[in-house]
Amino acid sequence: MSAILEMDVARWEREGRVVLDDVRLTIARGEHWVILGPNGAGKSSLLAILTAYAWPTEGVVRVLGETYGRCDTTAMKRRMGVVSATLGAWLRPEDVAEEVAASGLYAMIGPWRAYDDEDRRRGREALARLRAESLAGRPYGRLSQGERQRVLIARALVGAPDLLVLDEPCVSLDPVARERFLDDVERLVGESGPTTLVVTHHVEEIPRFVTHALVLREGRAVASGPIDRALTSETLSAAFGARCTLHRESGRYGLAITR
Ligand SMILES: Nc1ncnc2c1ncn2[C@@H]1O[C@H](COP(=O)(O)OP(=O)(O)OP(=O)(O)O)[C@@H](O)[C@H]1O
Repeated sequence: MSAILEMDVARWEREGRVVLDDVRLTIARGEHWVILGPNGAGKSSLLAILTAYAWPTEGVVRVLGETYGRCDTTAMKRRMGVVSATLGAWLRPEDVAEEVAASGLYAMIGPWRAYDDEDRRRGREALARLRAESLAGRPYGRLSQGERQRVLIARALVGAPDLLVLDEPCVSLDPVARERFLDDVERLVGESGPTTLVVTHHVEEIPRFVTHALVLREGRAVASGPIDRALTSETLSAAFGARCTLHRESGRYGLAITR
């Protein structure tokens, strides 16, 4: 299997602090990963490096066969679909849902030119795959959180990416909206099959198709590898610094914490 992603972050320092220390991640085509860890573990920092918004102080990042620092990262970003609250906050609230969805074709936040009819058609098509065509014509800024998440995933998938990155995708979703969102993600990943990387604090948000896990604590890997080995009560207890009991039922996870 060829590697979609190879990250070897020997060290990433910010303001004199080591934020990531010897974190390695190799994702082969066909694998789907979750990065899990408590607040401050380094998940967002790792994602910033992966999406070429930050550079490791020491290390190498290769995505889709290209080495960062020696390739056009804008072209790379077009091959990645990203869903994140940070990105959501940068979107222009006046753009209608199909325009926001279409902006994923260009890996841009908002247009550098006016959207044309073809962009809007592609955007509507992407919304339809999410069963969200009724959102077309509505300004993004007036949608509910659940509706926005669906527009964001349409945006992430519109360009048929090789890598789909879901950064805390269920944040601010109510329990029913979360389940609906995860159903959509499972169906779409099943249909079009991009390699997927989910970043979360919550085991309940891990979609059934995830095959591997990287568990982080304080910028270091606690465990990494096939999910049955890397995601256990022991590794989660070590990561969260509390006694955790992991449950699995019908492919989904739950966590009980004893204090
Ligand atoms: N630019 C920066 N300058 C200084 N410290 C930083 C910077 N970025 C991150 N850090 C620190 O690095 C650590 C890891 O932060 P990061 O945001 O990557 O963690 P996280 O796992 O995403 O946390 P959360 O789940 O709370 O979002 C934190 O202690 C944070 O304060």
